[in-house]
Amino acid sequence: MQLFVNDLTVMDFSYLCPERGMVGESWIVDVILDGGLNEESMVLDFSKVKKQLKRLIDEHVDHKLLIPAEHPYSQITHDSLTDQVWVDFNRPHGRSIHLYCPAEAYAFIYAEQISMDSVSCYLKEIIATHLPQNVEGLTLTLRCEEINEPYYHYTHGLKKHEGNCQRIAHGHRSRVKVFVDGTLDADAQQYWSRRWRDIYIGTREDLASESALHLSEMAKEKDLSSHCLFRYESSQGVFELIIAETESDLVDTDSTVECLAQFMADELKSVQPEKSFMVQAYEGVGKGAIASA
Ligand SMILES: Nc1nc2c(c(=O)[nH]1)N=C([C@H](O)[C@H](O)COP(=O)(O)OP(=O)(O)OP(=O)(O)O)CN2
Repeated sequence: MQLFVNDLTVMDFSYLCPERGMVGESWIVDVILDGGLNEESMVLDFSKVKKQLKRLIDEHVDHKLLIPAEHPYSQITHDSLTDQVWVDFNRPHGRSIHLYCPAEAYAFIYAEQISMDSVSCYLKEIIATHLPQNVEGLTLTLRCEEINEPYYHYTHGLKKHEGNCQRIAHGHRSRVKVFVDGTLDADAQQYWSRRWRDIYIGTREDLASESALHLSEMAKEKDLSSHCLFRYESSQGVFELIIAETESDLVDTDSTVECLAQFMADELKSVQPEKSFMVQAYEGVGKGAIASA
């Protein structure tokens, strides 16, 4: 017998990619369980599938930065005294990425690349150990939302958030709609989709100097003059990130979706003050904010 639950959850996370850098993603999870019936004549109660499997997925991927631990660019150094972890991702041509964050901010995937296959294998191994005996098989399907309009992939951190959104590198794949004088405007949408393709959106007040950061030995050897250095401390610990300027954008506010929608509307208005702008910015799948200028 097979039991299925579609749209079990959406995983909002970021990952390190040798070519694209830091990529924000939103993957939808569908699940199929194979097994015999239990004493309730069920493969597994839907409420348990929804709560327990969603909890495991949230704990191990959602709002984390996924590291391809077997890629030659990845260097991982754990400080067991503080439970902080340095990650160096040694991309060439001045595009190295360096982090110093609490261990729980990462998921280490033992693969050369982060892909739907490698993440699905990682999650299946974790979930399999939590299933009752009558459940013999598990299929996880990870997929992107189908989007027929412009979108972008961004990574950010919300230092004031009480939950896991405070992690400095988690992200989303988000559609954007822009109305200029009340009409949907393809050019304006394309502009944001290009500007924020695989971007890190940082808050200007979190910029820090090299001397304020816990630089890894690898980062100390680099010329970081064309990188943005971010640092903040929040309830989960110290978060630091170093990423190329060309792969970052700065805002003067927090990077909540409300602030990002307003930022986009204001930027457009500053170029064409005679027009009115309405921006509907998504944060991942099915939610977001609307701002006008
Ligand atoms: N009003 C806002 N609320 C939240 C914002 C925001 O910008 N404006 N942002 C976040 C985080 O960035 C977070 O990444 C949003 O993720 P989400 O998956 O929706 O949050 P949850 O984990 O609570 O939801 P699940 O569906 O359980 O994954 C948070 N809030």
